[in-house]
Amino acid sequence: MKVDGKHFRSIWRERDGWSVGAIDQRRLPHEFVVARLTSCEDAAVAIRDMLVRGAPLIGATAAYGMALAMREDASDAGLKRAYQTLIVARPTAINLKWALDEMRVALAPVDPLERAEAAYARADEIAEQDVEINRGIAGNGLKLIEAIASKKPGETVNLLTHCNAGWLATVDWGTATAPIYLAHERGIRIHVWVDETRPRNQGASLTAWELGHHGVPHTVIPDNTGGHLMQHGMVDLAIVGTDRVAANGDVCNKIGTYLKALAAHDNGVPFYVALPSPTIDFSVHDGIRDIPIEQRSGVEVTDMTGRTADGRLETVRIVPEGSPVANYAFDVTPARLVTGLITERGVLKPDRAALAAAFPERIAAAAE
Ligand SMILES: CSC[C@@H](O)[C@@H](O)C(=O)COP(=O)(O)O
Repeated sequence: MKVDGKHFRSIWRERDGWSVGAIDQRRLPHEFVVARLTSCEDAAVAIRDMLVRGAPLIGATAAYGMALAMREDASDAGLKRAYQTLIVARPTAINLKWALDEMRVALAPVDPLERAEAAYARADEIAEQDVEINRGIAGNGLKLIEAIASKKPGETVNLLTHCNAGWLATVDWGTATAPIYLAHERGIRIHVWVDETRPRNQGASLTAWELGHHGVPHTVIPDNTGGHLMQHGMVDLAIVGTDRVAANGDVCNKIGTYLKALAAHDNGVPFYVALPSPTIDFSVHDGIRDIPIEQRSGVEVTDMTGRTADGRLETVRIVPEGSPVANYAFDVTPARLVTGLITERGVLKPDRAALAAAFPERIAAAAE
Protein backbone atom coordinates (compact mmCIF):
# COMPACT_ATOMS: atom_id res chain seq x y z
CA MET A 1 0.00 0.00 0.00
CA LYS A 2 1.09 3.62 -0.01
CA VAL A 3 3.09 5.89 2.28
CA ASP A 4 3.25 9.46 0.94
CA GLY A 5 2.49 8.14 -2.54
CA LYS A 6 5.28 5.53 -2.46
CA HIS A 7 4.45 1.84 -2.54
CA PHE A 8 5.46 -0.14 0.53
CA ARG A 9 4.94 -3.58 1.92
CA SER A 10 5.32 -4.23 5.62
CA ILE A 11 8.24 -6.64 5.02
CA TRP A 12 10.58 -7.23 2.10
CA ARG A 13 13.97 -8.56 1.04
CA GLU A 14 16.54 -5.77 0.90
CA ARG A 15 18.55 -4.99 -2.27
CA ASP A 16 21.45 -7.09 -0.98
CA GLY A 17 19.14 -10.06 -1.56
CA TRP A 18 19.49 -11.57 1.90
CA SER A 19 18.73 -9.11 4.70
CA VAL A 20 15.13 -8.28 5.47
CA GLY A 21 13.53 -4.85 5.73
CA ALA A 22 10.49 -4.14 7.87
CA ILE A 23 8.64 -1.06 9.04
CA ASP A 24 9.28 -0.49 12.74
CA GLN A 25 5.67 -0.32 13.92
CA ARG A 26 6.64 0.73 17.44
CA ARG A 27 7.57 4.15 16.07
CA LEU A 28 4.34 4.85 14.19
CA PRO A 29 2.53 7.18 13.84
CA HIS A 30 5.25 9.54 14.99
CA GLU A 31 8.16 8.35 12.85
CA PHE A 32 8.46 6.18 9.75
CA VAL A 33 11.53 4.05 10.40
CA VAL A 34 12.71 0.99 8.49
CA ALA A 35 14.53 -1.74 10.42
CA ARG A 36 16.99 -4.20 8.87
CA LEU A 37 16.88 -7.78 10.15
CA THR A 38 20.10 -9.71 9.59
CA SER A 39 19.74 -12.81 11.78
CA CYS A 40 17.22 -15.29 13.08
CA GLU A 41 17.61 -13.64 16.49
CA ASP A 42 16.74 -10.25 14.95
CA ALA A 43 13.54 -11.74 13.53
CA ALA A 44 12.61 -13.33 16.86
CA VAL A 45 13.21 -10.07 18.74
CA ALA A 46 11.24 -8.11 16.10
CA ILE A 47 8.25 -10.38 16.69
CA ARG A 48 8.60 -10.46 20.48
CA ASP A 49 9.06 -6.70 20.87
CA MET A 50 6.30 -5.94 18.35
CA LEU A 51 8.50 -4.13 15.88
CA VAL A 52 6.34 -6.28 13.59
CA ARG A 53 2.93 -7.47 14.75
CA GLY A 54 -0.36 -8.73 13.38
CA ALA A 55 -0.85 -12.45 12.82
CA PRO A 56 -0.01 -12.76 9.09
CA LEU A 57 3.03 -10.49 9.34
CA ILE A 58 4.28 -12.43 12.36
CA GLY A 59 4.11 -15.55 10.15
CA ALA A 60 5.95 -13.92 7.23
CA THR A 61 8.63 -12.54 9.56
CA ALA A 62 9.17 -15.97 11.07
CA ALA A 63 9.55 -17.44 7.58
CA TYR A 64 12.27 -14.90 6.75
CA GLY A 65 13.79 -15.55 10.18
CA MET A 66 14.21 -19.19 9.17
CA ALA A 67 15.85 -18.09 5.92
CA LEU A 68 18.27 -15.85 7.84
CA ALA A 69 19.02 -18.78 10.15
CA MET A 70 19.82 -21.03 7.21
CA ARG A 71 22.55 -18.59 6.09
CA GLU A 72 24.16 -19.01 9.49
CA ASP A 73 23.74 -22.73 10.00
CA ALA A 74 21.81 -24.89 7.53
CA SER A 75 22.41 -28.19 9.34
CA ASP A 76 19.51 -30.24 10.74
CA ALA A 77 20.46 -28.95 14.18
CA GLY A 78 20.41 -25.38 12.84
CA LEU A 79 16.95 -25.90 11.40
CA LYS A 80 15.67 -27.24 14.70
CA ARG A 81 17.28 -24.40 16.66
CA ALA A 82 15.78 -21.73 14.38
CA TYR A 83 12.32 -23.27 14.74
CA GLN A 84 12.65 -23.32 18.53
CA THR A 85 13.93 -19.75 18.70
CA LEU A 86 11.08 -18.37 16.62
CA ILE A 87 8.13 -20.45 17.86
CA VAL A 88 8.32 -18.95 21.36
CA ALA A 89 8.40 -15.33 20.16
CA ARG A 90 4.64 -14.82 20.68
CA PRO A 91 2.04 -17.38 21.76
CA THR A 92 -1.38 -16.50 20.37
CA ALA A 93 -1.22 -15.89 16.60
CA ILE A 94 -1.24 -19.34 15.00
CA ASN A 95 0.25 -17.95 11.78
CA LEU A 96 3.64 -18.12 13.50
CA LYS A 97 3.44 -21.89 13.87
CA TRP A 98 1.83 -22.29 10.46
CA ALA A 99 4.69 -20.46 8.72
CA LEU A 100 7.38 -22.29 10.68
CA ASP A 101 5.78 -25.66 9.89
CA GLU A 102 5.61 -24.71 6.20
CA MET A 103 9.30 -23.80 6.27
CA ARG A 104 10.26 -26.99 8.07
CA VAL A 105 8.34 -29.18 5.62
CA ALA A 106 9.95 -27.37 2.68
CA LEU A 107 13.49 -27.48 4.08
CA ALA A 108 13.82 -30.83 5.84
CA PRO A 109 14.25 -32.86 2.62
CA VAL A 110 16.68 -30.33 1.06
CA ASP A 111 20.45 -30.83 1.14
CA PRO A 112 21.88 -28.42 3.76
CA LEU A 113 24.09 -26.88 1.06
CA GLU A 114 20.95 -25.72 -0.75
CA ARG A 115 18.79 -24.94 2.24
CA ALA A 116 19.41 -21.20 2.45
CA GLU A 117 18.32 -20.64 -1.13
CA ALA A 118 15.29 -22.89 -0.69
CA ALA A 119 14.40 -21.07 2.54
CA TYR A 120 14.37 -17.63 0.90
CA ALA A 121 12.31 -18.99 -1.99
CA ARG A 122 9.69 -20.47 0.38
CA ALA A 123 9.63 -17.33 2.55
CA ASP A 124 9.04 -15.21 -0.56
CA GLU A 125 6.19 -17.54 -1.54
CA ILE A 126 4.61 -17.25 1.91
CA ALA A 127 4.76 -13.45 1.65
CA GLU A 128 3.30 -13.42 -1.87
CA GLN A 129 0.62 -15.90 -0.88
CA ASP A 130 -0.44 -13.59 1.94
CA VAL A 131 -0.94 -10.73 -0.52
CA GLU A 132 -2.98 -12.94 -2.87
CA ILE A 133 -5.13 -14.24 -0.02
CA ASN A 134 -5.86 -10.70 1.13
CA ARG A 135 -6.92 -9.73 -2.39
CA GLY A 136 -9.40 -12.60 -2.19
CA ILE A 137 -10.67 -11.35 1.18
CA ALA A 138 -11.02 -7.86 -0.33
CA GLY A 139 -13.30 -9.11 -3.11
CA ASN A 140 -15.43 -11.26 -0.85
CA GLY A 141 -15.80 -8.57 1.82
CA LEU A 142 -16.57 -5.92 -0.78
CA LYS A 143 -19.84 -7.70 -1.59
CA LEU A 144 -21.00 -7.16 2.01
CA ILE A 145 -20.23 -3.45 1.85
CA GLU A 146 -21.88 -3.15 -1.57
CA ALA A 147 -25.02 -4.84 -0.26
CA ILE A 148 -25.30 -2.26 2.52
CA ALA A 149 -24.51 0.64 0.16
CA SER A 150 -27.28 -0.47 -2.21
CA LYS A 151 -29.80 -0.29 0.64
CA LYS A 152 -28.93 3.33 1.48
CA PRO A 153 -28.18 5.00 -1.86
CA GLY A 154 -26.25 8.26 -1.58
CA GLU A 155 -25.53 7.67 2.10
CA THR A 156 -22.26 6.73 3.78
CA VAL A 157 -21.64 3.15 4.91
CA ASN A 158 -20.29 3.23 8.47
CA LEU A 159 -17.87 0.49 9.43
CA LEU A 160 -16.20 -0.23 12.75
CA THR A 161 -12.90 -1.99 13.28
CA HIS A 162 -10.78 -2.95 16.28
CA CYS A 163 -6.99 -3.07 16.62
CA ASN A 164 -4.98 -3.03 13.39
CA ALA A 165 -5.86 -5.69 10.87
CA GLY A 166 -4.58 -3.45 8.13
CA TRP A 167 -1.76 -3.76 5.61
CA LEU A 168 0.75 -3.22 8.41
CA ALA A 169 -0.50 -6.38 10.10
CA THR A 170 -0.09 -8.44 6.93
CA VAL A 171 2.36 -8.27 4.04
CA ASP A 172 -0.01 -6.01 2.11
CA TRP A 173 -3.69 -4.98 1.92
CA GLY A 174 -4.63 -6.21 5.41
CA THR A 175 -7.48 -8.53 6.26
CA ALA A 176 -10.25 -6.41 7.86
CA THR A 177 -9.08 -3.40 5.87
CA ALA A 178 -8.82 -5.18 2.51
CA PRO A 179 -12.55 -4.82 1.69
CA ILE A 180 -12.44 -1.29 3.10
CA TYR A 181 -9.61 -0.24 0.76
CA LEU A 182 -11.31 -1.89 -2.21
CA ALA A 183 -14.66 -0.25 -1.44
CA HIS A 184 -12.91 3.12 -1.19
CA GLU A 185 -11.12 2.50 -4.49
CA ARG A 186 -14.45 1.64 -6.12
CA GLY A 187 -15.91 4.96 -5.02
CA ILE A 188 -18.32 3.64 -2.38
CA ARG A 189 -18.86 6.26 0.30
CA ILE A 190 -17.50 4.76 3.50
CA HIS A 191 -16.45 5.95 6.91
CA VAL A 192 -14.56 3.86 9.48
CA TRP A 193 -14.90 4.09 13.26
CA VAL A 194 -11.44 3.13 14.53
CA ASP A 195 -11.28 1.72 18.08
CA GLU A 196 -8.17 3.15 19.74
CA THR A 197 -7.42 -0.36 21.14
CA ARG A 198 -5.88 0.09 24.57
CA PRO A 199 -3.35 -0.58 25.86
CA ARG A 200 -1.02 -0.50 22.83
CA ASN A 201 -3.36 1.63 20.76
CA GLN A 202 -2.90 -0.20 17.46
CA GLY A 203 -6.13 1.40 16.20
CA ALA A 204 -5.23 4.97 17.11
CA SER A 205 -1.58 4.65 16.07
CA LEU A 206 -1.63 2.25 13.11
CA THR A 207 -5.09 1.87 11.60
CA ALA A 208 -5.71 5.63 11.68
CA TRP A 209 -2.25 6.19 10.14
CA GLU A 210 -2.94 3.72 7.33
CA LEU A 211 -6.42 4.96 6.55
CA GLY A 212 -5.19 8.55 6.61
CA HIS A 213 -2.46 7.77 4.08
CA HIS A 214 -5.07 6.28 1.76
CA GLY A 215 -7.63 9.06 2.17
CA VAL A 216 -10.22 6.78 3.76
CA PRO A 217 -12.58 8.85 5.96
CA HIS A 218 -12.28 7.67 9.55
CA THR A 219 -12.75 8.71 13.17
CA VAL A 220 -10.76 7.37 16.12
CA ILE A 221 -12.93 6.51 19.13
CA PRO A 222 -12.14 5.39 22.67
CA ASP A 223 -12.67 1.64 22.93
CA ASN A 224 -15.82 1.98 25.01
CA THR A 225 -17.69 4.10 22.44
CA GLY A 226 -18.78 1.36 20.03
CA GLY A 227 -21.84 0.25 22.00
CA HIS A 228 -23.22 3.77 22.07
CA LEU A 229 -22.69 4.21 18.33
CA MET A 230 -24.40 0.91 17.59
CA GLN A 231 -27.43 1.80 19.76
CA HIS A 232 -27.87 4.94 17.67
CA GLY A 233 -27.66 3.26 14.26
CA MET A 234 -24.23 4.73 13.54
CA VAL A 235 -22.52 1.43 12.65
CA ASP A 236 -23.68 -0.59 9.62
CA LEU A 237 -21.03 -3.29 9.81
CA ALA A 238 -18.17 -4.32 12.10
CA ILE A 239 -15.13 -6.04 10.55
CA VAL A 240 -12.21 -7.20 12.65
CA GLY A 241 -9.17 -9.40 12.10
CA THR A 242 -8.11 -12.43 14.11
CA ASP A 243 -5.04 -14.16 15.49
CA ARG A 244 -6.54 -17.63 15.57
CA VAL A 245 -9.86 -19.19 14.61
CA ALA A 246 -10.68 -22.49 16.27
CA ALA A 247 -12.21 -25.39 14.34
CA ASN A 248 -15.59 -24.57 15.92
CA GLY A 249 -15.50 -20.97 14.61
CA ASP A 250 -14.53 -19.25 17.89
CA VAL A 251 -12.44 -16.18 17.11
CA CYS A 252 -9.43 -15.02 19.10
CA ASN A 253 -8.47 -11.41 18.49
CA LYS A 254 -7.14 -8.33 20.26
CA ILE A 255 -8.54 -7.77 23.74
CA GLY A 256 -11.88 -5.96 23.58
CA THR A 257 -13.11 -7.70 20.43
CA TYR A 258 -15.49 -9.85 22.47
CA LEU A 259 -17.15 -6.83 24.07
CA LYS A 260 -17.63 -5.26 20.64
CA ALA A 261 -19.20 -8.48 19.35
CA LEU A 262 -21.60 -8.52 22.32
CA ALA A 263 -22.63 -4.94 21.61
CA ALA A 264 -23.09 -5.75 17.93
CA HIS A 265 -25.23 -8.79 18.77
CA ASP A 266 -27.42 -6.76 21.12
CA ASN A 267 -27.99 -4.12 18.46
CA GLY A 268 -28.40 -6.33 15.38
CA VAL A 269 -25.20 -5.01 13.79
CA PRO A 270 -23.49 -7.59 11.53
CA PHE A 271 -20.16 -8.62 13.02
CA TYR A 272 -17.70 -10.10 10.53
CA VAL A 273 -14.20 -11.46 11.00
CA ALA A 274 -11.72 -11.33 8.09
CA LEU A 275 -9.05 -14.02 8.03
CA PRO A 276 -6.57 -15.76 5.80
CA SER A 277 -6.79 -19.56 5.94
CA PRO A 278 -3.42 -19.93 7.77
CA THR A 279 -5.17 -18.31 10.75
CA ILE A 280 -7.48 -21.32 11.19
CA ASP A 281 -6.26 -23.80 13.78
CA PHE A 282 -8.03 -27.09 13.13
CA SER A 283 -6.24 -28.64 16.10
CA VAL A 284 -8.15 -26.42 18.54
CA HIS A 285 -11.75 -27.50 18.98
CA ASP A 286 -12.88 -25.00 21.61
CA GLY A 287 -11.37 -21.54 21.24
CA ILE A 288 -12.38 -20.23 24.66
CA ARG A 289 -10.90 -23.17 26.49
CA ASP A 290 -7.83 -23.93 24.42
CA ILE A 291 -6.33 -20.85 22.72
CA PRO A 292 -3.38 -19.52 24.76
CA ILE A 293 -3.87 -15.87 25.65
CA GLU A 294 -0.72 -13.78 25.77
CA GLN A 295 -0.22 -11.70 28.91
CA ARG A 296 2.07 -8.75 28.38
CA SER A 297 3.97 -6.35 30.58
CA GLY A 298 1.93 -4.14 32.89
CA VAL A 299 3.99 -1.18 31.66
CA GLU A 300 1.80 -1.14 28.55
CA VAL A 301 -1.14 -0.35 30.86
CA THR A 302 0.53 1.99 33.34
CA ASP A 303 2.45 4.11 30.81
CA MET A 304 1.50 6.01 27.67
CA THR A 305 3.84 7.47 25.07
CA GLY A 306 2.94 10.35 22.79
CA ARG A 307 4.32 13.38 21.01
CA THR A 308 4.38 16.67 22.88
CA ALA A 309 3.34 19.95 21.25
CA ASP A 310 7.00 20.80 20.64
CA GLY A 311 7.63 17.49 18.85
CA ARG A 312 9.31 15.40 21.55
CA LEU A 313 8.25 11.83 22.33
CA GLU A 314 7.37 11.54 25.99
CA THR A 315 6.21 8.65 28.16
CA VAL A 316 4.01 9.36 31.14
CA ARG A 317 2.56 7.15 33.86
CA ILE A 318 -1.24 7.21 34.18
CA VAL A 319 -1.77 4.65 36.98
CA PRO A 320 -0.91 5.27 40.65
CA GLU A 321 2.41 3.76 41.74
CA GLY A 322 1.73 0.46 43.46
CA SER A 323 -1.65 -0.35 41.84
CA PRO A 324 -1.49 -3.83 40.33
CA VAL A 325 -2.43 -4.09 36.65
CA ALA A 326 -3.42 -6.94 34.33
CA ASN A 327 -2.65 -7.00 30.62
CA TYR A 328 -4.39 -9.78 28.72
CA ALA A 329 -3.55 -9.13 25.08
CA PHE A 330 -6.35 -11.14 23.43
CA ASP A 331 -9.84 -12.48 24.05
CA VAL A 332 -12.04 -15.05 22.37
CA THR A 333 -15.38 -14.23 20.77
CA PRO A 334 -17.65 -17.27 20.69
CA ALA A 335 -18.76 -18.31 17.21
CA ARG A 336 -22.42 -17.61 18.04
CA LEU A 337 -21.65 -13.86 18.09
CA VAL A 338 -19.93 -13.89 14.70
CA THR A 339 -22.11 -13.21 11.64
CA GLY A 340 -19.60 -14.61 9.18
CA LEU A 341 -15.95 -15.31 8.41
CA ILE A 342 -14.60 -13.45 5.38
CA THR A 343 -11.97 -15.73 3.85
CA GLU A 344 -10.19 -15.97 0.52
CA ARG A 345 -12.65 -18.73 -0.40
CA GLY A 346 -15.81 -16.85 0.40
CA VAL A 347 -17.83 -15.68 3.40
CA LEU A 348 -18.37 -18.70 5.64
CA LYS A 349 -20.62 -19.54 8.55
CA PRO A 350 -18.49 -19.68 11.71
CA ASP A 351 -18.78 -23.39 12.30
CA ARG A 352 -16.82 -26.58 11.91
CA ALA A 353 -18.74 -27.86 8.87
CA ALA A 354 -18.32 -24.67 6.85
CA LEU A 355 -14.61 -24.32 7.69
CA ALA A 356 -13.94 -27.98 6.91
CA ALA A 357 -15.80 -27.82 3.61
CA ALA A 358 -13.91 -24.70 2.51
CA PHE A 359 -10.44 -25.85 3.59
CA PRO A 360 -10.34 -29.66 3.38
CA GLU A 361 -6.56 -29.69 2.78
CA ARG A 362 -5.99 -27.93 6.10
CA ILE A 363 -8.05 -30.58 7.93
CA ALA A 364 -5.94 -33.27 6.31
CA ALA A 365 -2.71 -31.47 7.35
CA ALA A 366 -3.93 -31.05 10.95
CA ALA A 367 -4.65 -34.78 11.16
CA GLU A 368 -1.07 -35.72 10.13
C1 LIG B 1 -4.62 -9.14 10.20
S1 LIG B 1 -4.11 -9.02 11.77
C2 LIG B 1 -5.29 -9.73 12.87
C3 LIG B 1 -4.83 -9.66 14.26
O1 LIG B 1 -3.52 -10.10 14.35
C4 LIG B 1 -4.96 -8.25 14.84
O2 LIG B 1 -6.30 -7.88 14.86
C5 LIG B 1 -4.38 -8.25 16.21
O3 LIG B 1 -5.03 -8.61 17.17
C6 LIG B 1 -2.96 -7.89 16.33
O4 LIG B 1 -2.47 -7.96 17.64
P1 LIG B 1 -0.98 -7.51 17.93
O5 LIG B 1 -0.84 -7.73 19.41
O6 LIG B 1 -0.86 -6.07 17.52
O7 LIG B 1 -0.08 -8.42 17.14
